[in-house]
Amino acid sequence: MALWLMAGVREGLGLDDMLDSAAAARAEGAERARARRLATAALRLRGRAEAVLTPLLPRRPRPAVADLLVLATVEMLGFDAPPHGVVSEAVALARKQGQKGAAAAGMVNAVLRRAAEGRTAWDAAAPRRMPAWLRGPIVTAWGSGAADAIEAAHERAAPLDLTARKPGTAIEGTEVLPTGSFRLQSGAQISALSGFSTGAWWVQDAAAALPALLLEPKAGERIADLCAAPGGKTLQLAAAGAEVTAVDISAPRLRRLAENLDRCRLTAQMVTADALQWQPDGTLDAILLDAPCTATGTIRRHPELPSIRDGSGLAPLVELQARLLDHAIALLPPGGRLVYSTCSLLTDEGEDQITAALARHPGLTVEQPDPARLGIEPGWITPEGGIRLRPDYWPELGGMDGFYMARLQIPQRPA
Ligand SMILES: C[S@@+](CC[C@H](N)C(=O)[O-])C[C@H]1O[C@@H](n2cnc3c(N)ncnc32)[C@H](O)[C@@H]1O
Repeated sequence: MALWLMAGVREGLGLDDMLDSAAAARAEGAERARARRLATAALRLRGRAEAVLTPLLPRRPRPAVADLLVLATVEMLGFDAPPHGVVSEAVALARKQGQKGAAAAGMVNAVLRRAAEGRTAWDAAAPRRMPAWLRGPIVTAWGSGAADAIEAAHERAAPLDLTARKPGTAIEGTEVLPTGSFRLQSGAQISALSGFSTGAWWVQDAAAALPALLLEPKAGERIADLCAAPGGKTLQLAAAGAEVTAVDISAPRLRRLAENLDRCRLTAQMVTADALQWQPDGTLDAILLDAPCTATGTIRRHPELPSIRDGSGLAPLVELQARLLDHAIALLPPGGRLVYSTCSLLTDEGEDQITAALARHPGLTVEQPDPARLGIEPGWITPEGGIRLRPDYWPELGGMDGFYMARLQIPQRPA
């Protein structure tokens, strides 16, 4: 099944979409989980596996055979699986790939036996490079050292972070992060953790939990979450006692939000709508706009992303984000506050959006974040007053997703 996932990625499909498909539903849950674990590791560590394999290959193998070699090498050198079993399984899988696969079985056997000895090349290899459309802007923004550090962070599996419904309540078996999120280092079965059935917490990367903290929701406030599903931030706003309207264009994604609210015994009004067309019933106090983006900050969790995107989706997203920002600003009364966020590593979708919005809207201001209140490093605050988070931050704690956020204040009307 891991091979099937890797073949799908070659065709441009995302791992989650494939794993949610009817074809994957026929497999047992444990088989799906193992396939996901293997395929994500193979995509993360492909650069190292290829550094081991390339000198051993007489010619470039067919893509399906190349995937098989990479998977087996990652199992042997990334997971320290005993080579004998891995090689036999890979040879059997090659034989199942029709005539051409059967013809390659001998080569797979010979190459993998040698690859098992390739620890030195594996350890010496550089992490997989991001594609030029992503690495280029990152180097321009923060330098090549930052791009290298981000690539190194992309090789490591993301830990599991939880947000507690009641901030400050302890969650068994976790460590508390400086921002107040809870972190589990080893992969655990989520539904088996204590507090799952009572909705005491939900899964949310520590970086993804910060935009709602930055907004500072208060009990009784009327807050719109304009791109809300699947709802981690809606849950935070509702848990703070705000009267939340969760708007999203996708009905299936809003159904997931409804399930999450239900499990956590929280409430929000849900609206399936294009946020650009949506109007509130009355006056809002605040808006959270977690805009659709390239999601390049989540490559640790979605290592297929650099392979299935080519950067061509960026320009329409940047235009949509600007229109959503303008609409959100127009929906708020004087003094209202707006948090804009994206899980992107590209400044086009973060810092530059806010700089451009400030130029378009005279009087609009960015409210300076308080690092002590948020548990963030002062150095993460950007010149225009936003917060830049990167996967290479908190290396000793296990990293975080890439994110950008800024809190804007709508100007008071002149008297
Ligand atoms: C980054 S995700 C939001 C994640 C969410 N805030 C959370 O914390 O779980 C972006 C969301 O924007 C929604 N979306 C995209 N275009 C939209 C639009 N024009 N109006 C409303 N929602 C939109 C997508 O369906 C997607 O659920």
